[in-house]
Amino acid sequence: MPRPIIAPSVLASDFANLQREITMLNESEAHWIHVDIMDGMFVPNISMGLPVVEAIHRHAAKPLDVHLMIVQPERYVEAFRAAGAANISVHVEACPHLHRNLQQIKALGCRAGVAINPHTPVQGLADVIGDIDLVCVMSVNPGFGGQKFIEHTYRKVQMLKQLIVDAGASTLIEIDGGVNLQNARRLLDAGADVLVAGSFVFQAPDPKAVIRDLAAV
Ligand SMILES: O=C(CO)[C@@H](O)[C@H](O)COP(=O)(O)O
Repeated sequence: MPRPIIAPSVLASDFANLQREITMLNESEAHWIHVDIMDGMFVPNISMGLPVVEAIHRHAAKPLDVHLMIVQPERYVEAFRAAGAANISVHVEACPHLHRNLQQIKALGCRAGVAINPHTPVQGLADVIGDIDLVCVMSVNPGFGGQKFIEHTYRKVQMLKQLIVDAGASTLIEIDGGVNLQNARRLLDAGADVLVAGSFVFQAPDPKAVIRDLAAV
């Protein structure tokens, strides 16, 4: 059984000690560093912008997995690439021209991701699944860390996995929101490849141990 990719979400980290938090992630068994960008429009919260992503990138020894929760993401994709993003995910709900947006991200040399909200059916991705490197399945409503995992996600991941297999695609499935050691194994069994975890990692007394446990699930 392949091991999951673990992507701790810095949204839950101590922003006043960001360099220390990134050093901890560098020393941990995390594979990617998940960075949440919120604009107060697509989601009812504002998180961080380009200068903070640049600062994280300066210290990070791991790829930055940037999740754009913003309207009209095509306006900023290039800037986030320049700031250090390795993966860029845009929300399907924010992209009337998703195919074009995916090509734009790939042309910059990034992994092209699509995030989908809990109410959005996976079937809407069928015609572009071969163009998507990563689907970020939101298992909470985007905008805030520390929310309760939505149980319907398991079924959704199974359906998405089937869609990927049927298309002969190699798209990774990432789960974002409320991930912990209680649901991780079931998510991987349903077809998940990447686990994003924010509060479960950063609120733990020993975040590195939690990351190690998630990687070993
Ligand atoms: O995108 C988001 C929230 O919108 C997530 O990446 C959260 O940051 C995950 O945090 P936890 O639910 O694990 O606390």
